[in-house]
Amino acid sequence: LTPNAVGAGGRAGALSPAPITEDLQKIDVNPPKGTRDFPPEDMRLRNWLFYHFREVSRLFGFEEVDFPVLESEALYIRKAGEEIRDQLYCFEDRGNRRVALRPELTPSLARLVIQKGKSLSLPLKWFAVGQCWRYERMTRGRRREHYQWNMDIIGVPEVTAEAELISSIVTFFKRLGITASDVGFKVSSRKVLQEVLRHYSIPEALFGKVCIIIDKIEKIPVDDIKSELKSAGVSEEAIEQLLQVLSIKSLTKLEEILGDAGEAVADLKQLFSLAEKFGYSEWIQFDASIVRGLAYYTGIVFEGFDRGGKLRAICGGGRYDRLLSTFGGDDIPASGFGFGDAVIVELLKEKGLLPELSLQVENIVCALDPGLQGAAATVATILRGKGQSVDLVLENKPLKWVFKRAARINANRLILVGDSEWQRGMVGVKILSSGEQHEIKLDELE
Ligand SMILES: OCc1cccc(Br)n1
Repeated sequence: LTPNAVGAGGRAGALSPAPITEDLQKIDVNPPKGTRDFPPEDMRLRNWLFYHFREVSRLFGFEEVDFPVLESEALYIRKAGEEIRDQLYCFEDRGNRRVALRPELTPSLARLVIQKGKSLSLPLKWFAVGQCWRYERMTRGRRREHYQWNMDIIGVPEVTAEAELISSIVTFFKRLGITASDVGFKVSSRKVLQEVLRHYSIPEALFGKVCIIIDKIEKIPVDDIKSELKSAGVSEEAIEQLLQVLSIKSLTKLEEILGDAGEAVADLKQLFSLAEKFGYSEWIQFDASIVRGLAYYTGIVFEGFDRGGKLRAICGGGRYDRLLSTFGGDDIPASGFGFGDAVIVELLKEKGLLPELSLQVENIVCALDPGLQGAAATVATILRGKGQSVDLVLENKPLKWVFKRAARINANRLILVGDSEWQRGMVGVKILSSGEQHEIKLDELE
């Protein structure tokens, strides 16, 4: 490329790479604002966390799926005023298509289910672990990306799906040493809101928007909630009733208000009964104020919270029976959750539950002189062929350096390839924990 050349798009700008200038100035070696690098020690923790995500998914019989990080912006354009829309990391690509970095995984899952259509046999139990993005003004210094573990059950209308999903998260917490004293789940149903709105003949079309406004109940003053509801077209009487219902924390009280004929109370009663059978009753509590911030939920909603009250929601999910039809597909009942990789790490740190994860290599192999580098490569290959990890010393280094590196990588054994031993088909082995050393025939090495 000649100096000051520009990318294929002609003029330099958002759609084309910046021009290459003569003086290659020092680049910023930090990752873009709001994003993270994962150097080895952080990557070990991430892999450990994802291992448990995947192990729990396997225990529950779920299959892994994945989708592009880049999706059509249309997947996320919902009119309910969600934060996720306001923070969409979207742009126009060189083909003038409106695209976005996915802010969540559920719409991609819905898209794939519709795409696969009748070839799929229901129910589907799919999980994914994927990076999700938002473009938030860095004023709050919050992250712009995180990894989410999602589990979704497609094709089960019963509350057994939500009970199973919550059980999977409880299983995950228990594997990490987190107990019901550390975290809980606030559970409700959007059918509670639906029944109140219907009672006041509030149009169904307002349902999503009302939910998004009410989801802010802990974040903005109640007067702002009231004025937003009023501007959305909800009557003052309905607003008062809504706020009264949202303060209910007991199913019995809810039944007194709504009666026992509606689906909301029936669903919640079934969920709490199933929770007992799954053995996680102590983990869940009814809280009518839980609505979650995504417009497409239609039934049970839940969120994991830390009982210390210091952290943001750990995870959240619920039933979304009509998401597929908003994409033009047939409606298939569905339920799922998202679990981010950041808040859980803050919780583990706070509880002293972060695992000790260090690099572990079984062998370090070193030639005792440059002429034996090939022999050392042969030894390394034999060990690797037997499934043993080997750090092969690739340069002519003094033994002091080799021992230091062996300690840093936590090697169990030092294999020394020396001339006299090699001539006799042997290598030297030093067990680094005990210091014990011996010679061994190459073909007996394992
Ligand atoms: O939890 C909402 C969300 C979505 C995408 C990226 C990040 Br960070 N957070």
